[in-house]
Amino acid sequence: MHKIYDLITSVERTLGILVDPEKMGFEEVSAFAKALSLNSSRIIKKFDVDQIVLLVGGSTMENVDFDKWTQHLRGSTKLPIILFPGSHKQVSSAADAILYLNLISGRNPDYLIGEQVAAAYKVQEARIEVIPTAYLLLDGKNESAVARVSNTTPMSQQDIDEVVKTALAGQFMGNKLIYLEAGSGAKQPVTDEIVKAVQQRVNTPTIVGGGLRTKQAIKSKFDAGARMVVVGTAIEENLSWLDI
Ligand SMILES: CC(C)=CCC/C(C)=C/CC/C(C)=C/CC/C(C)=C/COP(=O)(O)OP(=O)(O)O
Ligand SMILES: O=P(O)(O)OC[C@@H](O)CO
Ligand SMILES: [Mg+2]
Repeated sequence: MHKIYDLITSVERTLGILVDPEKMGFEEVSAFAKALSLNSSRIIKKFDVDQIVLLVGGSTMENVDFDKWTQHLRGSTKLPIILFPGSHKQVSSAADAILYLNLISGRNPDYLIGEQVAAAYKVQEARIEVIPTAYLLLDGKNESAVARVSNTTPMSQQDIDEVVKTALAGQFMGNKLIYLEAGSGAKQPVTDEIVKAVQQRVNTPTIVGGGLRTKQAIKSKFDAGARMVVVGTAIEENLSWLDI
């Protein structure tokens, strides 16, 4: 079962729209997803991408029935839904796939193997596609929720070799995607230089996210070689950012 992975790798530019159940109520997400579906060709044109997908997740997930929320989203759109879990609790059979994240920029065993073990049965029983993903948290120049929750130190964006070596190790360990993350709301997104340097050595498709707020910023990550670019905060703050 590689449907979603094939979908991502079959085109050059996928825009990932991150929706966080903690930040959108049932009503809101339903209206948002319907508007997205209706306007998807316009969004694709506007951002000059080949397709859009939805990512669902958050660093924290308090007071939300994650499964119910994801089912609700499923009922409102036919767009692909990919889980982007902050913990083993963020699993739902209503999604199409899950990024099975390994936080390899950090040295916290809970996020290298603990969460993955805790989620294993649940993911298998959900019968969704599993996409092993190396997750690298880079310094976005403000303390990110991921750094706080995972209790790990982001990698410096100055030490390009260390980032490239880590991404390459992620590939050799069998990961099918590399996610370069500057953190939600980053002041300094992942630089084009890092994306290019990773691209030169690593032939695993790369996702880039964190702090991207303009069409131009998104384009520059694709031009640097990203296969998917993820936007969350810009849309959360202003739902009309997408022009829908
Ligand atoms: C394999 C499974 C089921 C879980 C893996 C769990 C791991 C290793 C997670 C990596 C570390 C982590 C906490 C990632 C969070 C990823 C995520 C959903 C980010 C989006 O949330 P943000 O937008 O950064 O934060 P806020 O929710 O605070 O806005
Ligand atoms: O919220 P933003 O800054 O768009 O970041 C998206 C995502 O990469 C965070 O995990
Ligand atoms: Mg966020």
